[in-house]
Amino acid sequence: MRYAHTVDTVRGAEGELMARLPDGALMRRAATGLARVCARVLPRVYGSRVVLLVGGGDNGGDALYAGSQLASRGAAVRALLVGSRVHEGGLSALRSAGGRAVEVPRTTEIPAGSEAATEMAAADLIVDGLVGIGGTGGLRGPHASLAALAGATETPTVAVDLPSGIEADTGAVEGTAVRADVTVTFGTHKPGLLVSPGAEHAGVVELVDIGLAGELPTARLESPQAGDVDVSLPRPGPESTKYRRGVLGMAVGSDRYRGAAVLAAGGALRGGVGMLRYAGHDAVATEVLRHWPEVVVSVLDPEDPLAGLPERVDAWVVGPGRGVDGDAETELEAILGSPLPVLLDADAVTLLGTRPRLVRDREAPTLLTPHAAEMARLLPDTSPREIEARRLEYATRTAEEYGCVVLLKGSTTVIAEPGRPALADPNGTSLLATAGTGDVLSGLVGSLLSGGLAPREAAMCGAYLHGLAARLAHDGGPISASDLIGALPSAIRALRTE
Ligand SMILES: NC(=O)C1=CN([C@@H]2O[C@H](COP(=O)(O)OP(=O)(O)OC[C@H]3O[C@@H](n4cnc5c(N)ncnc54)[C@H](OP(=O)(O)O)[C@@H]3O)[C@@H](O)[C@H]2O)[C@@H](O)CC1
Ligand SMILES: Nc1ncnc2c1ncn2[C@@H]1O[C@H](COP(=O)(O)OP(=O)(O)O)[C@@H](O)[C@H]1O
Ligand SMILES: [K+]
Repeated sequence: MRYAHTVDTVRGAEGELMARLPDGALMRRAATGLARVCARVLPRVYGSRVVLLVGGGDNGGDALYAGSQLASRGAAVRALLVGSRVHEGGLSALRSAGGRAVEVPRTTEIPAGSEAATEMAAADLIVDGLVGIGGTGGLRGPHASLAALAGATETPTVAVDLPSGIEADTGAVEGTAVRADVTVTFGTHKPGLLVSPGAEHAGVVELVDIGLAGELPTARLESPQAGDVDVSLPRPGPESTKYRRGVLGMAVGSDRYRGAAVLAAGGALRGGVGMLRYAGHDAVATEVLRHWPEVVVSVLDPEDPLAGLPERVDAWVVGPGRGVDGDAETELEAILGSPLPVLLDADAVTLLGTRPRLVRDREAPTLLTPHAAEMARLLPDTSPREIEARRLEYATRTAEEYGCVVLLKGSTTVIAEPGRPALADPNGTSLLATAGTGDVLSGLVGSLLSGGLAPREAAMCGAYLHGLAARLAHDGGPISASDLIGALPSAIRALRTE
């Protein structure tokens, strides 16, 4: 697991630790770790040209001290100072090691042909020490201008603690932000490094241990790794039967949207369900059987939507392609009336927006898997764009308002449960941005729910395997939702070698 803590928590832990250490010890540890990574990014340190972007706080101080270490190993280091002040200790260390510093004019626009821009383009490495966890709001003035100019070069960029311009606690990006190839973060990850859009600016994230771990409380956010998924995933043992492995009920698809049913069924079957009981009208049920003869089908009577719903199941998946008419609503209400774990996706989420009490009053485990537009239907006065800009915040808010687990789909899949650290899936890939992949996810996560995983863990494992399957199915060209189903067994196998 990767753990991420908020700025307030980091500051608190830092205070405790600093009280026991000599002055400047933490910054020395941070700068040494930073310099080590910079030296690895450079083809060789001696003779290379390094440009430091230096803001007025300790983030700039880290850059200056790391720069001084590179300078003493023979790099030509140039610091561009943009703050209204500068970390004096860092600056004198850089100068003593032979590095040079120039004040950048504090004008808002630094022109493309300026000396600073030319230096950045000609450098072997840019080190972004403009702002770290002390940043507030979008980048201002010359900071924004330097970040944009750095982004216009091909020069490899290492961000100090976090790319300047991303909000540490949320991953939100207002205006210009640095795009790093590598981010060297100190003590613990920051949520903004793991959640898009911030995560897309961070590149490869390297954690430098500065001794903070012992002071840190529970994380705000966790990001699972292959081993976490591997130990959670239910697997058959000698005493397994199809019933003990878990029976999943599925109220998905309709005569109009048959593909949703076929795809969700595929996700469940390749996710390792013991038995899949599918319920639907004749035409869609026939289609499911044609693709997957192993499914046990209940054909529903259009005149009496509840009569044929299977009873002996361990969990339910409801919603994708099911419709939002009166029958769909009656069915959703009946399924939510059971004491079983239920996953609501797509149309079921839309219906919930008009009947929030169906979940708010429910005691049994409930998991919602909306994309941003569906989530916006659950939160009046919120737009999909706002949700995409602050995924962690909105997933958490929805989980709290509905009293259940929420998996928010999209560029970074975020999972939230009241009272528990949120989860950010590390495997997201835009290969998944194609119709039907969400249907596969609902079946896959449903199979894990029926296998006995709690909703948060089922969502975590499902999202991880979903992204991994997309990567494994990808051989250079596009993939479709059906390819994803085929790659799920390889993804499960790959967990042990990842
Ligand atoms: N915590 C730890 O454990 C450790 C922390 N360490 C390091 O300390 C860093 C935190 O340092 P910090 O507190 O000095 O703040 P920092 O990020 O440099 O930013 C403040 C400066 O930025 C400016 N500024 C702010 N917003 C801005 C904007 N939007 N646009 C433009 N400017 C903006 C602000 O200017 P002002 O608002 O004052 O004019 C001020 O000058 C942390 O990230 C890590 O690198 C390690 O050394 C050791 C362990
Ligand atoms: N840009 C993206 N990056 C990563 N994953 C994405 C992206 N866009 C979509 N996805 C993933 O693809 C799936 C799409 O689900 P959904 O929108 O419900 O599609 P559908 O309803 O067509 O099945 C989700 O798992 C989502 O997280
Ligand atoms: K930075």
